[in-house]
Amino acid sequence: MVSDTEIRRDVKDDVLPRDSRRKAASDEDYFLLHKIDAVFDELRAELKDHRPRDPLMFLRNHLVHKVAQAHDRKSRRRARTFVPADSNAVIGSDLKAASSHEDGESGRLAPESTQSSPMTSSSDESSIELSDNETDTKQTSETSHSNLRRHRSHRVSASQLTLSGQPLIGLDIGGTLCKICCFEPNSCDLQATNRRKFDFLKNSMTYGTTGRRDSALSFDCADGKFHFISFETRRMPGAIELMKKEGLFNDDEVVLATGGGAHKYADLFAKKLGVLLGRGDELTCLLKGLNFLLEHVPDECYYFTNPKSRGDPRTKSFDMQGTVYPYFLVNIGSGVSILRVDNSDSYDRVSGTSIGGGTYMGLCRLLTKCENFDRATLAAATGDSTRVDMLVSDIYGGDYDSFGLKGDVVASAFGKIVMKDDPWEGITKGDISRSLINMIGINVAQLAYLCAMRYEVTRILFAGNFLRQNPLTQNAIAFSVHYWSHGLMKAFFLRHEGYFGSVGAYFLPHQRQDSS
Ligand SMILES: Nc1ncnc2c1ncn2[C@@H]1O[C@H](COP(=O)(O)OP(=O)(O)OP(=O)(O)O)[C@@H](O)[C@H]1O
Ligand SMILES: CC(C)(CO)[C@@H](O)C(=O)NCCC(=O)O
Repeated sequence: MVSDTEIRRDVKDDVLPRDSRRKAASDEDYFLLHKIDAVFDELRAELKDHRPRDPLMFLRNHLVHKVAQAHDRKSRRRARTFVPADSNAVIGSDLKAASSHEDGESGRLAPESTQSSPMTSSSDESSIELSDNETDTKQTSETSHSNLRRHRSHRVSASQLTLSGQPLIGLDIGGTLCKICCFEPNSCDLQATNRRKFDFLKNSMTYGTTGRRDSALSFDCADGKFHFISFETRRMPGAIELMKKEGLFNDDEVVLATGGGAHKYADLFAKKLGVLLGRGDELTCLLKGLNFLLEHVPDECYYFTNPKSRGDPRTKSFDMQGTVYPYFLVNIGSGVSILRVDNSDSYDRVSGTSIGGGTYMGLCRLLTKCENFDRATLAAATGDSTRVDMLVSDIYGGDYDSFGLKGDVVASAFGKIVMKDDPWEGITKGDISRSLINMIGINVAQLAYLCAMRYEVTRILFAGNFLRQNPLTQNAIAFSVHYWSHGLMKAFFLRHEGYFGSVGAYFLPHQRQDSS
């Protein structure tokens, strides 16, 4: 067991920069040391209660949490700004000129204008403490999203969501899915092509082979409504043909787009549809869209109330409106991007992994023959991953006590298959799909946890369509973050899962862009 003196020395060594340790004379240093002593007493009590396997890691986690709280308290005082929505904003050829503001090297953004705007959140700071922000909606992750219809219309007006009175659409063309966001004003003389767009979108719930409208995610905003649609990116040539046939765009119309496909398909849009893509960086759009939805949809963000239990689906809303920076945003699309977000305009892509939603779908298609995501996740709901995963108990015959590994911990994902003469015997496609969900979800969560430790962040938001209506994955991620951080970090989830980039694209005329 580590002694009190050792722990005290370790804590100070970890937290105090070398220079300040040498001088250790200023009031600030004294204050810091004093606080550390208080934390130390608290930790000693915690150590006594919990007797963690790894006391030093436990201490470090606790300190990271404390530092993040202190940081939050400080940043709460700063006013939050959102990009000014200017109804006369530039579009088309002016997009390029506007791009020069971006600091391409760091991935950070130049500061926005600090001019106050209707989208600037007012003085309603909410507390950094979870209990002050949370709203018990008595929802489970399976329950309906009807409360999305509650709105904060006072923050933005319909004229600020349109350009010269006309609504726009925002596209996020990803490696697997193309997401569309559009705003429909309640009263507006729509131009003919815009009228056709909205008639086309609203008259159906499905489009072509894979397109669908996520009507449960629509929400009222100002004097209108946001709608969300997605289809498989591989259908893009067919989708462009359909848009042409329906006459949804004028010649030379500029469509706002982000994601890799905004680059890849630019020529096809131009040649087949006569449409110019006004492009924005995908991660910047992701963050802009997230900011907007957090500000305008009260129950956008939620967490699992009992992450210790893998099977407990109960969730609670969390009001992210208050300043809770810094946080991590982990976007699980085809691949995974991990961002550290320092404020509404400043972020860094600190890591990523190629093992993401695309890996899940690809392996599912190969191993289960499930052709689409919904079938694969539905099958997973009835699957039993322990029929394919090798557990600690499969190796030890019980727990591995020395290091606290319980028998039901997965020792090797898919490892049980190796133990069988006939790998396919007694397993269902649901078992495979469930194991893949766990394997990928838990792996991403573990990477996010490690990065969060490295960058001293305790709140991790998960987005992207891998989580789409997928409580199994969310549950696995929430459990994993809780497990690895010994309960000191929290996983948050978002109702509009994979649509943030398209919302950010919608607002491109009000922001800077990287090209036209
Ligand atoms: N209807 C669907 N069809 C295909 N995949 C789906 C579907 N719904 C959810 N998914 C999951 O969502 C993932 C794609 O997520 P998302 O749309 O956020 O990423 P993307 O933008 O296509 O990818 P990237 O950002 O890496 O370019 C898929 O890999 C799959 O795991
Ligand atoms: C390439 C992107 C950013 C495209 O959205 C995404 O698929 C991703 O973050 N992939 C992981 C790449 C990496 O290994 O960092």
